[in-house]
Amino acid sequence: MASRLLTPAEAEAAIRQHATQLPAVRLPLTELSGAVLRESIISTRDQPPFDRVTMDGIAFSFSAWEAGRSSFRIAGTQAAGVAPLTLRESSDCIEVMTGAMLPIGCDCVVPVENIEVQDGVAQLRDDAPAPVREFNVHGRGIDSRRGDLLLPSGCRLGPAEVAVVASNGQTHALVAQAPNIVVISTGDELVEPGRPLEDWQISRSNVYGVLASLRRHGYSALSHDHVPDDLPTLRERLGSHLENNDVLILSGGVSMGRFDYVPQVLQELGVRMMFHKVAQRPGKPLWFGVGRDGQTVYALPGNPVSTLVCLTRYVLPGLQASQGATPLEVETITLAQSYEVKPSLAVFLPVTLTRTVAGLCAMPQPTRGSGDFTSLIGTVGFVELPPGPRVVQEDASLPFYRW
Ligand SMILES: Nc1nc2c(c(=O)[nH]1)N[C@H]1C(S)=C(S)[C@@H](COP(=O)(O)OP(=O)(O)OC[C@H]3O[C@@H](n4cnc5c(N)ncnc54)[C@H](O)[C@@H]3O)O[C@H]1N2
Ligand code: MOO
Ligand SMILES: [Mg+2]
Repeated sequence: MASRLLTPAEAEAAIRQHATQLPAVRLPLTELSGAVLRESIISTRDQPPFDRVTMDGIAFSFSAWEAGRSSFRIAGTQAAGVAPLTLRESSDCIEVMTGAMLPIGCDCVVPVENIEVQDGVAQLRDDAPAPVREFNVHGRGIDSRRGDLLLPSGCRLGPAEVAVVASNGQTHALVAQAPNIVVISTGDELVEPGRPLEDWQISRSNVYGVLASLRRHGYSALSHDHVPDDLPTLRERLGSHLENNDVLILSGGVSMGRFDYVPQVLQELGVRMMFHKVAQRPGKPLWFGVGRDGQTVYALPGNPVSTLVCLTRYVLPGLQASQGATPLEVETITLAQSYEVKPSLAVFLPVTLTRTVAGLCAMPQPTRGSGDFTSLIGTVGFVELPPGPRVVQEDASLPFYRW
């Protein structure tokens, strides 16, 4: 009996559930970009750790100004990176630099633009804004306190997060190990780009598109291979790739053709199938499984649009799940014009971005089928349309996946 196909959401959930967790490793600050944190980062200090001067100028006691004083003798210079001076007289001020610790006894900073200095005395300009207490001071601990959770486990480390780890005084952080990924094309019609082609052959393009996406998303432990549609060769080569990699991404050989051997060979090699086929166009024959030693295996349909769509919709989230990343909110976008969905399958529709009165919207760029990858040129990704038949109206808000 034919069972109901999974929806894209169900397929994604199955991948997230079964994608094997990669081990954690301690990496230095310079290698953290794009990694997924596998420990919580707890603040070791208040942030800022001291009352930090935010303008180059003079610091003085606000109560002296409040009592009517507008000129101050400059009693010293407080640079950044040195212990604080102490203001001895309320009629004095201390010249201060941005990033310096606020001198003891001062609670107010006026920038140099708002003073005039003559004979060692700083006079506040008449046209300057009136100072207030804590003026131009970034107070100790107002951003975060010692003991606060700065970054939770599962957080992706972008530039701001890496800077936060460094500011916490850490040289390393515990993150998910980068997966070793092999991208494998299958098919007797495929020839390495640059080699001579017979009329019935085509260049092996999918692998290079997949590698470009993986690099764009921060994966660098990558290799690739090509295997012909031959059972013994497939068994031998896929067996060896399973031994040497955490993740296998295959393209082609997963549909109904006589030479579509990939699902059969993977199962012979002990890769447990989690699902085969998803109610979607393109990419219906998508196959996903988990190897004996936890290798995650994504066998993508070979048609080039299907390969890139399935990579983006399923493999990228699966890789993030393997790293232990907290799932991201899916972006949504409004369609710039209505679109008719004919099949009773979810449809992934490539789009460009266009500005309309409603803001930035997605302009449909339908392909002439899943073999037509030249129509993808210039697209930014695709939207996911619900199964038809139906007309999706132009103001519909839709899940949006970027390449
Ligand atoms: N009788 C049926 N036939 C097909 C069905 C079906 O349900 N019943 N599904 C169709 C769908 S949908 C897709 S998608 C494809 C999937 O095919 P495979 O995953 O088996 O891939 P291949 O047969 O090996 O190749 C399909 C197509 O893609 C080209 N290709 C493959 N690899 C590459 C590559 N690395 N670079 C460039 N192009 C590649 C290949 O030459 C074929 O033209 O099956 C449909 N058939
Ligand atoms: O669904 Mo297939 O991916 O159209 O060619
Ligand atoms: Mg096929």
